[in-house]
Amino acid sequence: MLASQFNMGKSNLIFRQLFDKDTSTYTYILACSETKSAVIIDPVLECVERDLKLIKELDLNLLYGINTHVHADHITGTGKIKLYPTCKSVLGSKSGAKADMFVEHGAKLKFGNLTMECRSTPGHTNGCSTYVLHDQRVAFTGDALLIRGCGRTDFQQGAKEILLYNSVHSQIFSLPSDYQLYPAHDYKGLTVTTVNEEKTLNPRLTKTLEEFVEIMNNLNLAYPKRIDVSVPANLVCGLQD
Ligand SMILES: N[C@@H](CCC(=O)N[C@@H](CSS)C(=O)NCC(=O)O)C(=O)O
Ligand SMILES: [Fe+2]
Repeated sequence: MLASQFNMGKSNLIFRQLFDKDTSTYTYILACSETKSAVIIDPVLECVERDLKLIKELDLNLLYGINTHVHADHITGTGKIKLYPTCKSVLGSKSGAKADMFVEHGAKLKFGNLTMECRSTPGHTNGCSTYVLHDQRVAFTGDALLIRGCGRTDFQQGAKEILLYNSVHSQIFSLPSDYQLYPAHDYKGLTVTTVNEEKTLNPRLTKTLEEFVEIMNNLNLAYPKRIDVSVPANLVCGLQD
């Protein structure tokens, strides 16, 4: 990823997109190039050594280990990463899980000269959050919005499809159309999209709410293979006794 892809070379964002092929999970390392203050988004337990090695090589100072939500398919790496001095784990305030810090809708997380806005985007889970860097015109959507898809809505009771549809339309599709969007997973080898692409091409979220509900109720996805170990572990930040 070239820095010039963010704000045409004016960016002071160091950006790395990392992939765990076992769970098709993207982890992101973001840092301020001026101060070296950094965050990691959605680390995977099995990849923590790789991530920490890169953080060390780039001479970054890790401040936050952020989970976009309580993941169902893998154990988060934040429990292990927060043993790194200075790093606090972060979760959306409605997650119902443990973390060092909880962020509300509208909260701003600062690292060095960079600011990231937290937007609450529930529906896939109650605590799902999307993180937006306006200066760099980029957002990290977790599982709320996937490239040409979205997170499943069958993990919890109730009309979660309506919640997810409204979250995406009000909090992600309302961003300027050129903003780049990075999801927490991709199952087809894609890496990035834009607000405009998803507003015009997303096969689920371009539909009416009624059609969306129908689509989501007929996905017939198998439950994630590791859900029974992942959710209990992630409720305690990936740290188990
Ligand atoms: N096969 C995978 C799990 C696949 C899955 O359910 N992915 C989730 C995101 S991880 S909680 C999802 O929301 N998918 C939506 C979709 O349309 O694919 C496994 O066994 O781990
Ligand atoms: Fe998820």
